[in-house]
Amino acid sequence: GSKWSYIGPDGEKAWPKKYPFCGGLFQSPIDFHKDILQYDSNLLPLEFIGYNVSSTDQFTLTNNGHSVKMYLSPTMYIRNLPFEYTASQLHLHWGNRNKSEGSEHTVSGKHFAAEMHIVHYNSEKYPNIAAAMDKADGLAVLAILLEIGPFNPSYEKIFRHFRNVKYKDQTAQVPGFNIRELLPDRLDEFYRYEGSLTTPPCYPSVLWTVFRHPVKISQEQLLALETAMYCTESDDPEPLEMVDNFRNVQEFRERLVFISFRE
Ligand SMILES: NS(=O)(=O)c1c(F)c(F)c(S(=O)(=O)CCO)c(N[C@H]2CCCc3ccccc32)c1F
Ligand SMILES: [Zn+2]
Repeated sequence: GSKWSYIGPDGEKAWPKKYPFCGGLFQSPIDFHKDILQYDSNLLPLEFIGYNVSSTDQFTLTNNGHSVKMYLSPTMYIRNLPFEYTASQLHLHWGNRNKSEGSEHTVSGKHFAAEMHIVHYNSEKYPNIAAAMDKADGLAVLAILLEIGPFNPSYEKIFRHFRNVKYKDQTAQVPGFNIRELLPDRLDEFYRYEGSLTTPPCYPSVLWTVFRHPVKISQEQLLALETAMYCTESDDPEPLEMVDNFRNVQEFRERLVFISFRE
């Protein structure tokens, strides 16, 4: 990615200088607290088509210097949104080994340990994500909150490759599996709001679906996520740990978050 980071002079306070949308409206992430939540009985659970990818197929996992991201298959898409949205990639946000509070969205001011995002683009209206990513109805991102619990064999299908993407621009091949296994059981309970990319260029182009129920991964899996990767290339004399790669919550005024569940 271009010159921005989560720490130091190119950190999030400086983003609007190079990326004006980052200082604009509809910014994500946000805190979910009761006086901005409104129950909406019309919110339908998402349908996941093509998420069960054969193990003879492969996903490319890569370290892009900001996050670890896995490209998904263009045969994967979601329905029950205003349009059909095709999967593009998934990536994660996390904290550090001394403070496992690296989720982007918070609930009543509380961070979760980490957060996974599955990025989709509106394939009914746009030919690819590059055309979609700066359009108001261009993207749909699913967010799964991660917390500590038992070892999670499904997440391990990705995490076991972290040692091969330690440095920026390294890649690894992940055998296909059912990406539905990475989602919580209750797909019918979620937060829904219109927001933005949480990284530059921060386009206000994202319809967010944040699942209410967190998914559990083990302490050891979380530590691997927090300690495996670097933002720098393998030959960089000053390696920078990839930690705390989450944006702080943004002001959310005169807007509502719609919830599919009653408190
Ligand atoms: N939190 S977030 O807003 O979901 C989010 C990230 F946090 C994140 F790091 C990325 S990135 O890894 O691409 C590095 C920075 O662009 C993305 N990429 C999206 C939007 C930007 C362009 C693009 C092009 C192809 C596929 C995905 C994307 C992102 F959407
Ligand atoms: Zn993200």
